[in-house]
Amino acid sequence: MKNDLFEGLKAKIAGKNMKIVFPEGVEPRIIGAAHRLQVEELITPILLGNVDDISTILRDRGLQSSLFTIIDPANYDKFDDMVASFVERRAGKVTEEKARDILLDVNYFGTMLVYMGLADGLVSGAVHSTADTVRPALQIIKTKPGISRTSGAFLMVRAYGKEKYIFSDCAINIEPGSQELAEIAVDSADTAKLFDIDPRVAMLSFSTNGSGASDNVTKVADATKIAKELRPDLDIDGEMQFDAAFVPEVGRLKFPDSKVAGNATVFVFPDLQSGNIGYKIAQRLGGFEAIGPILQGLNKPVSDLSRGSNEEDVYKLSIITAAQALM
Ligand SMILES: CC(C)(COP(=O)(O)OP(=O)(O)OC[C@H]1O[C@@H](n2cnc3c(N)ncnc32)[C@H](O)[C@@H]1OP(=O)(O)O)[C@@H](O)C(=O)NCCC(=O)NCCS
Ligand SMILES: CC(=O)OP(=O)(O)O
Repeated sequence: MKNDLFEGLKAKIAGKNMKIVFPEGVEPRIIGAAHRLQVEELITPILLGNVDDISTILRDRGLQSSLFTIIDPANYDKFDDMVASFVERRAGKVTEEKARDILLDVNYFGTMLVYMGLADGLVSGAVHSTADTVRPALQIIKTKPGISRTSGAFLMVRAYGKEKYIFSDCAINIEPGSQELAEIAVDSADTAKLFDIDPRVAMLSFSTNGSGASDNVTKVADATKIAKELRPDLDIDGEMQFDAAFVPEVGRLKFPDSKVAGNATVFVFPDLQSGNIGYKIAQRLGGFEAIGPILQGLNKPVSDLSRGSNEEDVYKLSIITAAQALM
């Protein structure tokens, strides 16, 4: 059966020459996905790394290197311009000498290509940790006006896209406060819309509507209030347990007045321990495909793969990244 979800996104980006930079240009999973995306005219990939190394891998796989833009940061002809732009962006935080060193790192280099408008988005993290992948984006791309924190959402898909949910924050904010959690909820609702998911946001906890008491529960209850004030147009409710959020009968029993309980499509976890563990359990035990983390709230799209991702995951996250650039 066809996955309509991705067909819609592909139609949005097809033939638009969206340039996506892949800092991990020597990684076979990246090369395989980039080739497929190029051949299907969905994106124009820019691979970073040593040109000879990448060309050898392409040749070994029977792929033409002339199909790709390959840039080696160590031999980039506009490196001086990039250094100047980086020093200006990080005003007072980096010297020119240090900038020259930092920009040899492929994630910093690729992020600067996006910042300078030479690429529409970036996909990395198949080899690098999340911290190394996203730190350049936090420092250079930064968050949109009115958003203080970026966060990482997963699109969770099962049954060929018939079941689709957003889980967040599964990637970035280790111990968010109530204001941050409220922002994560609002951003996640907006991310849901990208995938035609009607957002009904559950603020998750071990307590439902006051059934448990602790500072952790108060944090989630406060975040719910703030999120509702920030965006009264959205359906957001909490705090609630996962069963109350997901199972209609349990929702009716535990939280009878809630429109979201038993009916949620966006699940906001109280901290990164629960979010990261939660998405991996749904993925590995629940049979969900986990696509992300999709970074929310940044000025331009940067996506961080899980190191456990396969070529298909790279392919799909790249499509999402290109679609985000058109939002
Ligand atoms: C994301 C992460 C790397 C940020 O780390 P950090 O140590 O706070 O980064 P830094 O202190 O170097 O801050 C870098 C910049 O990013 C900003 N920043 C940090 N977190 C941010 C966030 N969530 N949103 C927006 N900006 C953020 C800082 O304000 C700082 O800006 P400045 O240099 O212009 O002042 C860190 O929170 C982290 O490791 N999170 C967990 C990642 C992880 O392991 N996830 C599990 C696997 S997916
Ligand atoms: C999102 C995530 O958990 O990434 P990794 O598996 O690379 O740590």
